[in-house]
Amino acid sequence: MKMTLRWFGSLHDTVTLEQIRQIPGCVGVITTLYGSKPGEVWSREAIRAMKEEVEAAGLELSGIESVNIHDDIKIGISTREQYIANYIETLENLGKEGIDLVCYNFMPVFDWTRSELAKERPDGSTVLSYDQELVDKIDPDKMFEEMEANSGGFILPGWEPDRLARIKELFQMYKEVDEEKLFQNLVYFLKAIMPTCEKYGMKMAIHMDDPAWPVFELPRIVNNKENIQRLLDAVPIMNNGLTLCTGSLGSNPQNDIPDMIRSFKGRIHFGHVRNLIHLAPGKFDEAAHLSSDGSLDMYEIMKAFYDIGMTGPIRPDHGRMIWGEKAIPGYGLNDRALGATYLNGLWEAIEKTSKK
Ligand SMILES: O=C(O)[C@@H](O)[C@@H](O)[C@H](O)[C@H](O)CO
Ligand SMILES: [Fe+2]
Repeated sequence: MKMTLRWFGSLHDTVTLEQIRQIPGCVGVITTLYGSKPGEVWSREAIRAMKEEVEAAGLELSGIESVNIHDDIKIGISTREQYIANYIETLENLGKEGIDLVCYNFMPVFDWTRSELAKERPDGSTVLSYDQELVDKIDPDKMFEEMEANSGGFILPGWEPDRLARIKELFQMYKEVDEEKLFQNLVYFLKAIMPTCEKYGMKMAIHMDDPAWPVFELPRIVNNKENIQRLLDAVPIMNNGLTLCTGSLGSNPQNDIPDMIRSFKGRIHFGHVRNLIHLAPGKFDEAAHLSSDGSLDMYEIMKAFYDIGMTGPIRPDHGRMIWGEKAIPGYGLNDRALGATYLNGLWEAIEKTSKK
């Protein structure tokens, strides 16, 4: 396991590489070419500049989160061919620059969804939260505005303003796309890119749907053990792998996360570890990483990662906003640093007791 932190680049992030390097045991960052649009080709020069900046700060560029997928690929219309060709070119350029991990998601229209971005907890910290009843009251067309209004002026990852322009049109286009069609479109995409991935040793790591059920009647297909296993079996090579996100899977209490980690051994290339509290069906608050602060057992989760011989990057996922920090919701320095330290502590204890 390699402990890493997500970083949004010096233009967008309040957190600096220098700060990240001072988190004990944090060896790298997971980043992206922020500002690039889904479907664009990433140039080698831009990739190299991003990598050099990270390395100059004494860190490793451990992977990309995300190279976003153009909606035409998810919808499966003929224009997908050009976007797939562009994606392949980006993968080649990343591979040539020595990057071998790409996180992505296959959620229609929206990336992760929350009803509140700064819900106050009893200790005064604020967290992201989800309440299906509140989301049901939101007009999907207005969802971008809702999120933007609550983001404290920051651009939210996955909620870049340019997606907004096509929202009405997109909802219309997804009318024809049910779960099966979305799944087939994902398999089509993966089969097309796999030869390039094999050539460069590129590990594709799909992020789980968040939350793990359909939102605004849009289909969701990466949300439980059965669906994920089906995806791994449909393209049964190592390069078709997962970003195992405990907070996304954990939104549904039916998901047994340690069991899933063990079952997907060999195919988990990247781990997102965070905790949440189940309040009612379809309702949860994000929490501190500490097991006792939420509903997930972080010891069992880290133990499962240890038992499968996880060598890839793990990062603390969304943190709470604490100590007056102002940052991208979920991505402040303070609580993610506490999270990294706690997860490193669990790992050390698991490692030492396992060797006895
Ligand atoms: O923190 C997360 O993991 C999520 O907030 C996503 O934005 C995630 O980065 C994407 O779904 C991956 O493509
Ligand atoms: Fe995640």
